[in-house]
Amino acid sequence: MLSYNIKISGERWEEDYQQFLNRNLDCLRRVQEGQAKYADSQDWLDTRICAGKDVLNRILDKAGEIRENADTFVLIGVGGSNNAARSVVEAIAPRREGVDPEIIYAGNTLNPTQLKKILSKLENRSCYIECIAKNFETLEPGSSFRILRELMDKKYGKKAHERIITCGTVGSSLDRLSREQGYDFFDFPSKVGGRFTAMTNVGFLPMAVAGIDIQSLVAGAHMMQMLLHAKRGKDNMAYQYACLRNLCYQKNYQVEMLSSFEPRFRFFYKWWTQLFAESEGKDNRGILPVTGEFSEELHSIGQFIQEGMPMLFETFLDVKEADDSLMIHADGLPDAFDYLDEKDFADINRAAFDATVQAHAERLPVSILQLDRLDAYGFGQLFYFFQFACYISCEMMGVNPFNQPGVEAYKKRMFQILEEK
Ligand SMILES: O=P(O)(O)OC[C@H]1O[C@](O)(CO)[C@@H](O)[C@@H]1O
Repeated sequence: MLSYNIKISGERWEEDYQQFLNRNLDCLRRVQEGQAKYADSQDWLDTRICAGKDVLNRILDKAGEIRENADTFVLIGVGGSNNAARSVVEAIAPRREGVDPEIIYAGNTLNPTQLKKILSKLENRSCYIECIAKNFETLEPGSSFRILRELMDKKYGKKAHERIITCGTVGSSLDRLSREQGYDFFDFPSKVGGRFTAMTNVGFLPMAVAGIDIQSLVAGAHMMQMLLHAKRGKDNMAYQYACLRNLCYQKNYQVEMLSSFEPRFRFFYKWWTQLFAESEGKDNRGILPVTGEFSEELHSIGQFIQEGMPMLFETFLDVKEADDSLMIHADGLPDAFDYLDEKDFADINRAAFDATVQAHAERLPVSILQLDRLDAYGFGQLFYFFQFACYISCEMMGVNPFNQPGVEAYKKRMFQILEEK
């Protein structure tokens, strides 16, 4: 099971942290109970609402059809509409040749070179596409869906609609378009905002098509839900994480770095960044989320962490069980790396992790979130843990976790520019 450990040194820190834990239990209670003022955004709190048997069965049926008929699946979506699925698929999809379809991502860029690459890749592929967009007003998925519909029409003619799937809010223009064109439509839960949709129809289909065990993912999330709702005191680990973040923030550490020695978390980082940036970054408040892909970035950002402006605190994402092994054999040559003879990369990576935690903890507040294994069950736990902790953290900070009014500023100007042209 996921565990959480804090490494803060000095009596003052320890005392302040304990006081913080004692003082903010009200925030935990409000999140556990759910709040009437956020009634239209909280359905994700109970995995049984959006990830029940009926939801999963329909997804598994559709994924079975796609896996049988296609070698490629295009996920058209941006932000909350693709981050969760992408983070799991890119980390743990089995990718068996001739068995698991490849997942390709569109709808997350306006760059013509990138989009042309996707179109040319699809030329000789047998594909299905899915457009996921809450209200179907976002430019990136809207524009990508147009060019991909055109491609599907060219490839499959009158049968194109059989290979086009959509996921949007019931009653949205995407729903209407789908009914008119005969696309298979999945509902984007109306009471869940994009970045909280990992455990819903939004995340499930691409994951299941890629061969991810979505039932295990939901089981992991559900276990975490049970745990975080049952623990009503200072031993609740999502509460501990939220308290440490806000204590650091009060002490002027305004940047949180999520770091790991597991490069397969690369796209999970994008999911985590969106969750915290859009939830907390408002009303001139918020902790800036940044990420560290170690050991590589110890050779860049590592210098700043150790000796730069003390503005960062760090959360390590660790995986207990290494799922691979690679030995370095002695070759007798004088390369001055004899100390690596007959060592396993898994152990070397672990040594680098231990050394980095020690070195960084001497200078900044550090905590470690540890998963047993990198699998679907683990990802389910992580999604629920961070969503729940983010909600508590926003309560402590006094901001609304479920809106993102700032994102509209560039959108309005962009629509104006595009309409004028
Ligand atoms: O699913 P939609 O409506 O296309 O939204 C995509 C993303 O765009 C945003 O509204 C802002 O970038 C995110 O909050 C959201 O996840």
